Amino acid sequence: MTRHKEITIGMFGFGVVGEGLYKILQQTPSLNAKIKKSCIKHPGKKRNAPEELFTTDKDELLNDPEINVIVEVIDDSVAAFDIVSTALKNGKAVVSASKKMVAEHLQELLELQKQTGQPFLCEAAACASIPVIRNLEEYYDNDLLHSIRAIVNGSTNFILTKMFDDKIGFQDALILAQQLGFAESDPTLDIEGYDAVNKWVILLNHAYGIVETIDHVLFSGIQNIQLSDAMVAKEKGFDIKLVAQAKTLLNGKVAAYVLPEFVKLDDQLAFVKNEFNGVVIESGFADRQFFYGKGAGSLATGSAVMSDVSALRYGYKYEYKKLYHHTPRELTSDFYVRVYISFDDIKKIKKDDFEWIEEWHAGLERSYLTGVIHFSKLQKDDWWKENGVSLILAADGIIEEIDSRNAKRRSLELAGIHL
Ligand SMILES: NC(=O)C1=CN([C@@H]2O[C@H](COP(=O)(O)OP(=O)(O)OC[C@H]3O[C@@H](n4cnc5c(N)ncnc54)[C@H](OP(=O)(O)O)[C@@H]3O)[C@@H](O)[C@H]2O)C=CC1
Ligand SMILES: N[C@@H](CC=O)C(=O)O
Repeated sequence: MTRHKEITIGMFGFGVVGEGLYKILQQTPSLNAKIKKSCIKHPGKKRNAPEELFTTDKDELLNDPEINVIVEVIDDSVAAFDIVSTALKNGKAVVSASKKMVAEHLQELLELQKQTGQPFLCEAAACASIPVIRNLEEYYDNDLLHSIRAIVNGSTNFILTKMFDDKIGFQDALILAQQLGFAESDPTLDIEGYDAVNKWVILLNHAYGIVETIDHVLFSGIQNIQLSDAMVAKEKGFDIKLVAQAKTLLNGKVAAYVLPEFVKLDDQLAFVKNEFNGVVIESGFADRQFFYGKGAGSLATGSAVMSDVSALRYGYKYEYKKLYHHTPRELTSDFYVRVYISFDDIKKIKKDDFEWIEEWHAGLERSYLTGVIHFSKLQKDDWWKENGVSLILAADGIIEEIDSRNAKRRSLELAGIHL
């Protein structure tokens, strides 16, 4: 697109995000962008916009030569990829908020952008209002990125805040998150960590040039966290957050996962409450930077979509510098993690997986232990995801190397128990 080109938008979806963008564009006439048509799924729904704006015929948008930008903000990743790929092939620039679609089709989207030369922007797909993708693309364009730690899912952060700070039950907190437009149409995507790992796959690409599917990034959600875990956290001076992490190890490979984590109270991420997201980036010379903002919601997400639309006026597109102009990083599972595990039944715990146990607490209803485990064992086995078992990563949980000869001996000495 040429500089300051007038923008005519065909928008797919008029839900939480679509309506947010519609309202924002009404209040920003200087952008010189108008929505010509919006394609929706259910024509009978009452909407806060004139009826003539809407259609259910996708081709009315995709084949309209006047429409030069397709905004895709629907909640169906299969239909979304069909829309986005057709739009790019039809010579239209695309802005999308659909992280599930992007994570499921990352490789194909990269190829489509190469083939068509059209821009595909998706800032809203990761951390909504926080401009993290463009910062990773533009600012950290060298090999000095040490780590990114982030809270990337607003709904789970909202639920944890409501449960542990405001003493509201899990189900009530989830209903609130749904009513406020934070949760996915299928909220298990939020609760079980799928939404967070979809976003992490996108950010790993922009941060490190890694092109992976969620099958290769270990993750879990907050579904198994117990009130008793929060009490242990409090006693020890921690908060519990669902944290996505990527860290460059000494061998140059990247350790990446999404797991609940004990976060120190003076950690920037402990400050992130409710539907807010936060990203802590550590890089050479710049040291530590913290990005903070709303990670979900109508106007917050709409504002990121608007920013992408606005960037198109200046011909902006992602260069994928880490992938195409540097040597992309590789993921590794060859490191150890220190974990806390609480459980209702000792039989669910695979004792042989641990290098050593550091702490053990037996309770009437639940017990817990902390110990060190090789990361690949968490990838291979699912016992720690079972109902009744809650795994939470320790603060600073990554351990690059251990002296394995001593580990097993220490295990016996320190545990003082027979699992
Ligand atoms: N909500 C949030 O805070 C954020 C959401 N996102 C992402 O943005 C996208 C939209 O989310 P959100 O607005 O919350 O979802 P909603 O459920 O509020 O809205 C979804 C919209 O998609 C429309 N739709 C579904 N399938 C089709 C289709 N095949 N063709 C045309 N329209 C279709 C629906 O139509 P109809 O109205 O007729 O039912 C509806 O308008 C999702 O991918 C979500 O993950 C990203 C960041 C934040
Ligand atoms: N369901 C998502 C919405 C934004 O991406 C979340 O809760 O973060």
